[in-house]
Amino acid sequence: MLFHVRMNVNLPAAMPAEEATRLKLDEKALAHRLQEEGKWRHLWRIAGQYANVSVFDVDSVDELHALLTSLPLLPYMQVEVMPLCRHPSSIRLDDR
Ligand SMILES: O=C(O)C[C@H]1C=CC(=O)O1
Repeated sequence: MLFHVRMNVNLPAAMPAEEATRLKLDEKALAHRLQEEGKWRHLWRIAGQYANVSVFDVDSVDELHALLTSLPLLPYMQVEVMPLCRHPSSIRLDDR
């Protein structure tokens, strides 16, 4: 199952720099692992914003929820999820 996910990140201005750095490094390590596993299929920066557009490829809504709630930056992100299904005009046969 594919899901489009937008994440807007808002770190508090008062957060100590070391804490912000640690959270970002932890988030990056998990994002790398999930991409290597094929779960986090696309990860794009939205130009000019501390936000991303992602596509997750998971087996269930419960799995997506588990992945998103495991993200270290989640307490500082607004997350929007859109379920995706195949477009009848798509020529990409490998998408589902
Ligand atoms: O920077 C972001 O967009 C937030 C988050 C998503 C992946 C990652 O490494 O950090």
